Amino acid sequence: MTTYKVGKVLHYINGKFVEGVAGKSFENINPFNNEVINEVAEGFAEDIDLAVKAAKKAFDDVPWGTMSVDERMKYILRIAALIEENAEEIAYLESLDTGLPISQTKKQASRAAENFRFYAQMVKSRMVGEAYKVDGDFINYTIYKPIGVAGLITPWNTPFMLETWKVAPALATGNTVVLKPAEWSPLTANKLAEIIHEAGLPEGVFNIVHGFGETAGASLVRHSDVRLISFTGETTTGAEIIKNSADTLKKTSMELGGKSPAIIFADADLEKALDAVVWGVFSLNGERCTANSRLFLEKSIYDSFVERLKERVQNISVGDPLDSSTELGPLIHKKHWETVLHYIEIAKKEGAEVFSGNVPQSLKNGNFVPPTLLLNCHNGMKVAQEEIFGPVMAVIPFETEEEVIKMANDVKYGLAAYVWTNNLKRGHRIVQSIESGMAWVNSQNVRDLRIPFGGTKYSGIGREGGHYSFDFYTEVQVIHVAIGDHHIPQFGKSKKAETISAQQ
Ligand SMILES: NC(=O)C1=CN([C@@H]2O[C@H](COP(=O)(O)OP(=O)(O)OC[C@H]3O[C@@H](n4cnc5c(N)ncnc54)[C@H](O)[C@@H]3O)[C@@H](O)[C@H]2O)C=CC1
Ligand SMILES: O=C(O)/C=C/C=C(\O)C(=O)O
Repeated sequence: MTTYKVGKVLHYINGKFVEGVAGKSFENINPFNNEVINEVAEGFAEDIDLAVKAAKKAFDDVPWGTMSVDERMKYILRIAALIEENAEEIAYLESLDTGLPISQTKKQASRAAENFRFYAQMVKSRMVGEAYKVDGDFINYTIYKPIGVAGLITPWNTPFMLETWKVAPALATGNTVVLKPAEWSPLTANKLAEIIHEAGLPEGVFNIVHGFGETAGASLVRHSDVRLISFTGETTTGAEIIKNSADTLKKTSMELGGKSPAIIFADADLEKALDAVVWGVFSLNGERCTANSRLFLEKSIYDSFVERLKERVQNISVGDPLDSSTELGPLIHKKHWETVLHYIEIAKKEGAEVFSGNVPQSLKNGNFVPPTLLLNCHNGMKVAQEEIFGPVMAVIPFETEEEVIKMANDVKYGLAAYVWTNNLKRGHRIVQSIESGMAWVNSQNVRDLRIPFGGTKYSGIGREGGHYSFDFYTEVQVIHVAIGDHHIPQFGKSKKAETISAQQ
């Protein structure tokens, strides 16, 4: 395999790669062996202020938001092409940085290019408004305008794809951007800055400040010249961001955590259901917001299905994320690894039967958690209620449709849901009763970028994707134009007014 050189990661501000004002940096750790990969410039309020100033100046002075859509889309499509050209390197850096298996990061790199292509097309077809003619007197129409400086804050779990999922629509609609990527996964964000630099975007249109959430992230949220925040991450962080953005009345979009149910009925295509739920919780190392981390099995198939699950779990190939045959790599960071292992201990104390796959002894220096089933759980257990965000699935038997709907909804999250049954009426009935932003019938999480993505309850506020992102990243302006001889109220022309003026 080709390896790529990794140097110090710097901020990208006003078209230049720069050190932080305070001159501080932090270490970026390889989850495979816990060795230092490189140093990363650490940003604080002063660096955020420089980046926001650059973005504001670019928004005000550079024809980015006002250039013709065709011309702006040339840049967006150039970024997509450069992502495709650099896909190998992006996948390598992402796997090195996050521990995600390279076969999966390659797919994430393609999806990132698709994000730019999709929004180039979306903006071209959506940069239109409504128009109404009112009784021959008026034409009232709407136009969509970029909002200004967009603050984008992203997590570490599939960083490059999720960054581009925000950067592409923000830039395509004509905003300028300050991105604060997750501190545990800075490498591909830096590669995105290199690509955007090479694509020749005007200085200040796109900026990155690296650093921690409580400092760099919070300063971006509080900055008065940032007009919107799009955030993906933990529910508690989302709540904090909403509070901190209130004083400056920012528009916010929140893509948060999940504890999504997969429900399998005895009449389903069990072979496909098995493939889907194993993939759904163990791909992306289980660090997937839409993971089916709660599996509800109809009682009559519980034992036989669990046997099949155990077989699969034992066969999952755990290994070096840079090896193309690896299916499950190490978790992002030692701290997160400890959290996930702690949940497995809690499951034991709560009375679940813990069944785990294998991690080769040679991998002992990495943050490996074996693929794990928590069997015979009930929905009230902590491990069935809280987001573990690792390769761990709670398995729960059910007897009736009513019972399983109640359990599926008895959780604070509402991101995704998956239902498996060959009775389509029942499939529709159940997914429509489930409190989730997204639901799939007889399928794993297959995406359609035209469709809204996001959650309800503690899983988020708002939707991204399709025209939902277009609406979020734009401001609609209504323009009323008089075209006829309409009546205007005659203020100050009353009799009393005439008398007073005569007396004077
Ligand atoms: N619904 C969705 O679309 C998705 C949700 N997620 C969720 O993300 C979480 C995992 O990601 P993490 O990186 O651990 O989330 P996190 O909330 O810890 O961090 C996300 C980002 O927020 C920043 N941040 C932290 N505190 C901040 C503050 N006070 N002000 C501003 N920024 C702050 C961090 O530096 C990072 O860049 C999981 O809960 C997962 O479910 C992940 C992917 C998709
Ligand atoms: O498909 C998307 O737009 C987002 C997907 C995100 C995940 O599945 C994740 O990060 O867990």
